[in-house]
Order: sequence, then C-alpha cells, then structure tokens
Amino acid sequence: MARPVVGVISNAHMLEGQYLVHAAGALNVEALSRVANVLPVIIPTNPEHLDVEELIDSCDGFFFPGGRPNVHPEEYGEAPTEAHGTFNRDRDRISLPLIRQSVARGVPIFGVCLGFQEFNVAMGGTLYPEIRDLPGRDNHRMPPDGTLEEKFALRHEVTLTEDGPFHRLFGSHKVMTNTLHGQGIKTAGPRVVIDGHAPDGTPEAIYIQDAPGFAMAVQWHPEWNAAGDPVSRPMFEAFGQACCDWRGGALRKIA
Ligand SMILES: N[C@@H](CCC(=O)NCCCC(=O)O)C(=O)O
Repeated sequence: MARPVVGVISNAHMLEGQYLVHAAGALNVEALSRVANVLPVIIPTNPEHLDVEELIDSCDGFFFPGGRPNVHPEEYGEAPTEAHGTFNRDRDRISLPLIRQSVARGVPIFGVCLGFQEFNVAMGGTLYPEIRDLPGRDNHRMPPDGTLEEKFALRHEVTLTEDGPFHRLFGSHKVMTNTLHGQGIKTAGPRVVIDGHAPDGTPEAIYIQDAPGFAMAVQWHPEWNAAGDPVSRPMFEAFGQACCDWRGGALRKIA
C-alpha cells in the first residue's frame, strides 16, 4: 500500500551564488521515510506556484523543519531589528497559513526548531530575537565549529509536564536533547500549550490545544539519530501513524 504523503517545507538556498533552489535537509527526509514511514515530498516555498488549500488537498501531513532564517517579526506585530537576523518571507507566507489551516482541518503537522517557532507565531504568539541575551538564559546556539556529531550532541535536559502528551509519548518526563537555535518563544499563542522546558526556562515542546489532529513541535532537532534516539524515534513514529490514520480517514488526536 502507498505510504502517506508528507509535504516537507523547504528552505531557500542560492546555489553557486546564482540559482535559487528550494531544499530540505537529508536528515529530515531520512527520518520521515525510515522512521515515520511516510513518503516525503519537498514543497518549494514559492507562493506564486502553490497555495495552502492545494497543498492540503495533496498531502496527508506536513513537516516544518529547521532553517537558518527567522520568522519576520511583523508576523507577530514587532518591527525588525538587527537582532532579528535574516528572514524568508516566502516561507512565512506558506508556513503560517498552512499551520493555521492544518490545525483547523485536523491535518497532522510536526514542527522542528524554526518550525516550532512558526507554530507559535501562526497561532498568535511572539518570539525573542536572541534568547542568550536574556538574563539567566543559556546559549542554545549551534557550536560554530566541530563535526556534525558535535553540533547535534545532546546538550541539555528538557522537563516535560507530568502525564502530558510528550511525557506519554517518551515514557519519561525528563529527556536529553540537542539544541541549535538563537530565538525562542516569548509569549505563547492562546492555544499553544508549552509542555516542556529547558533548565533555563526556555520553552522546548509545544502542542496545540484542542487541535483535532496531531499538532506537536519541538525546539530541538529530533531528525538527528531519529532511528536510534529514544526521544526522536517515538516522535517520528507517532507523526507517521497520525498521517497514516489521516490518509485512512480517521483523525488521531494525540494532545
Ligand atoms: N533561525 C531560528 C531557527 C533555528 C533553526 O532552525 N536551526 C536549524 C538550522 C539548521 C538548518 O540550517 O537546517 C533560530 O536560530 O532560532
């Protein structure tokens, strides 16, 4: 039987300084295919060529991966400053309405890092431009040098709400995660439930209250070692099962 089709939101890159390409990290594609057991299809984030309704009619779920840019602060009512870094307005224009519409319809969605931040903004929340500048907060950014193993190494604990959806998924309310981000949630959107925090208080795991389908996101990168990591594997497996159920016509409500 054909696997569920999952749209993977792409990032824009300039190849050889001239050619615009829309790409998704191979780790994401591998985790989706091998662990979630879905067919990953990379979505070009160019709003001229697709719209949200067409995407929803074509896919059984959506994956919102990490990426270097930040959500444009105008999307949460703030003016851009140097600290807000770089943006990808085309990704904003597709991701944010796609998250809202998927939540409304019950289409399974899974967000990672930038995708986690998009979930919050799409649902009415705001972001800090640079959490390491806040009093008492740690530096969650990717180490600038080193191997991929060093960059994606497990670096801090995340404490999850007792008996919340993430705790139930992982079978533990304390897990170890990697961390490769500069921004973080400032205020949660009205339906965004923060279900896990880093030791410095940074929100790390969210779900959308009363979403009719799977709608979960994490600030870390579960695509790293997705098959072997005891936290990554159940996340991708649960998302894959939700997409399979959606394809089969049954909503799977996790949260
Ligand atoms: N830009 C945001 C999001 C960080 C993020 O998604 N990092 C992953 C980058 C890896 C990649 O290029 O895919 C922030 O810094 O908070």
